[in-house]
Formats: sequence, C-alpha cells, structure tokens
Amino acid sequence: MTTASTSSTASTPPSGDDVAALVESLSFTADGLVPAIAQQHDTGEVLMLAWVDAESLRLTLETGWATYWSRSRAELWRKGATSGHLQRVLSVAADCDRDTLLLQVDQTGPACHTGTASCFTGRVVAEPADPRSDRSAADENRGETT
Ligand SMILES: N=c1c2ncn([C@@H]3O[C@H](COP(=O)(O)OP(=O)(O)OP(=O)(O)O)[C@@H](O)[C@H]3O)c2ncn1[C@@H]1O[C@H](COP(=O)(O)O)[C@@H](O)[C@H]1O
Ligand SMILES: [Mg+2]
Ligand SMILES: [Zn+2]
Repeated sequence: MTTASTSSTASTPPSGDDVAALVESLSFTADGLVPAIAQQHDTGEVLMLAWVDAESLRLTLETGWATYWSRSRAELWRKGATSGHLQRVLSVAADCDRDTLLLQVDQTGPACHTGTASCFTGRVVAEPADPRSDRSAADENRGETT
C-alpha cells in the first residue's frame, strides 16, 4: 500500500490491517516520527511541515482530519482543534524511500497559527545568486559535458 485516501464518497475507512501495513512500511526517526508535508490539494501550495507518529497517522486515516504529533507539547494534535483551522485529508503519499509523507489537504482558514496562509508565507530568508550570471560555473558545466 503506497497511498491511502479518503473522500466525501468514501464510506469505509482503511482497516486496521491497512494502517498497520502502511506503518510497517515507513521509515521512522529514532523518536518514532515521520515528517509530513501538508499541501493544499487544488492549488499545490505548500502549507506546513509537521510530524506524525504511528498513532497520529492512524487517526488521520480513520478520521480524515490531519492529526500530528506535537514535539514540544508531546501530545497528539488534530490540526485546528482549537483554532478551527482544520485540514481535511484527501490523500497520503510516501516519498521514494518512505521517510517523508505528503498530505494533500483541504485547508480551512490559514494553515499557520500566526494567521498567514501557509507557515512559509512572507518568510523568505535568503535569495541565492542567479546561476545564469555566474560565468565560471557555466564554463565548468560546459567542460563537464564535453
Ligand atoms: N497551530 C499550530 C501550527 N500550525 C502549523 N504549524 C506548523 O507545524 C509545525 C509543527 O512542528 P513541531 O512538531 O516542531 O511543532 P511544535 O513546535 O512541537 O508544536 P507546538 O508546540 O508549537 O504546537 C510547526 O513548526 C509549524 O510550522 C503549527 N505549529 C503549532 N501550532 C500550535 O498548535 C496549537 C493549536 O493550534 P490549532 O491546531 O490551529 O488549533 C497552537 O498552540 C499553535 O500555536
Ligand atoms: Mg516547532
Ligand atoms: Zn506556522
């Protein structure tokens, strides 16, 4: 099982065996966590990165609401439980080496607790050099390909 999805038409949540198989297939950190990126399903906007453990992943799949593990509070955390800014989860994908998850969600309100649309909105912290203006790198690259 590489993905799990729920939708408004889905009537049966994934079975305990399905969830167990998914958990078994994932690569967790030593703390038992997997990073989970939440992405707005229709716009592609990257909303936030949080962490799931086996239990929060199970709750996410069984309820359809994004549920994470808060590292600082050390508790299960249904995103939006207090703010109302819930995330309906449409699908869960694992990356190629199964150590990162991508949650396609439908976000209610702002994803970030500061009120910004995503946790990254307006937070560019660096702008690298334009590679097209770097002659020496361009010359090196040409040399490597001939
Ligand atoms: N609401 C959020 C929230 N929304 C998005 N994120 C992102 O999710 C990441 C969670 O990763 P971590 O495990 O490092 O979070 P944390 O620092 O342990 O979590 P907190 O103790 O800060 O809740 C954060 O770094 C943010 O980028 C949030 N991180 C924390 N919260 C807190 O969650 C609480 C409940 O908020 P709602 O879920 O919106 O009701 C509030 O106290 C918020 O401050
Ligand atoms: Mg944090
Ligand atoms: Zn944030």
